[in-house]
Amino acid sequence: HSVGIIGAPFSKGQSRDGVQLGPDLIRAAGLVEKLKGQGCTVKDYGNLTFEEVAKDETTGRAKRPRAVGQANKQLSEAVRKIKSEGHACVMLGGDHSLAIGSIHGHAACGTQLSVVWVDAHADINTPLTTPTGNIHGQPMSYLIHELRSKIPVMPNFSWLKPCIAAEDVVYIGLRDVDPEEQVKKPIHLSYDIDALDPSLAPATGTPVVGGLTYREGIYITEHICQTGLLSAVDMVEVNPKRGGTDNGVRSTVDAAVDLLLGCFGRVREGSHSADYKIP
Ligand SMILES: N[C@@H](CCCCC(O)O)C(=O)O
Ligand SMILES: [Mn+2]
Ligand SMILES: [Mn+2]
Ligand SMILES: [Mn+2]
Repeated sequence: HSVGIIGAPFSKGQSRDGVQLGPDLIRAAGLVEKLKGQGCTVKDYGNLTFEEVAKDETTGRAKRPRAVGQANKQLSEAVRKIKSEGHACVMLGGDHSLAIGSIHGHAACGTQLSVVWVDAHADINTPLTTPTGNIHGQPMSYLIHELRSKIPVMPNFSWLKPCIAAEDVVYIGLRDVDPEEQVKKPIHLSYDIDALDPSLAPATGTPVVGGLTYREGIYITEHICQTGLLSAVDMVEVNPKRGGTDNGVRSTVDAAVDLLLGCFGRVREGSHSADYKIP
């Protein structure tokens, strides 16, 4: 696997401070070294920097639209570049509104994508239906053709055109991905850490009980890796200010790293080199 990493330290798709710290936490836990350790080549493109946006009043019910639109325009360009340079793209969030730019930039490569959305939430509210106004609960509504007429004109969103067909999205109920769901399109995996149970991944903005066990979370990444179709993955919503204790943060960040390693070939029996000789 050849992997390109882009960090998106962005939090304005929701209201809890801290999620912008996710990218560097995940790097500090050894993502690059561990990917290399399992045979990947890795290019780290660093973190995007996002300008502060003054006066960003709500549009419809969507909060902070200018900041979210601008950040995702930058992210889309960065992801498109990483894909054009031949890597599988790893986008480290930041909140889940970043899937807008990540998937848009991935789709700009020309191939029609399938999206595997692993999440405790559907993230498909529109700016007019959202109960909270937080755009991290809306990304899918901007991306699929079928909801185009439901999206009002939003400041800093004019660059965005829907790029996914609804039938190419699968929301995993986190148990298994059926064979017929293995559509022959490059896969964009959008992984929200809050899909995992809060007992394992408490450091996130919108925890919900009854989430995935570690094994279930990893199983999905192993299964998708085996398809050979994984072309880009988002790992979002790690928020160290929400984990309560230090080891809650540690557990969350380590799970995020392990999930990404599972996407790129780590197997449970250990990634030992095939030519190992018993001394
Ligand atoms: N459905 C809620 C909660 C969304 C949580 C977003 C997360 O999954 O990225 C909302 O729309 O605000
Ligand atoms: Mn989400
Ligand atoms: Mn979620
Ligand atoms: Mn979330």
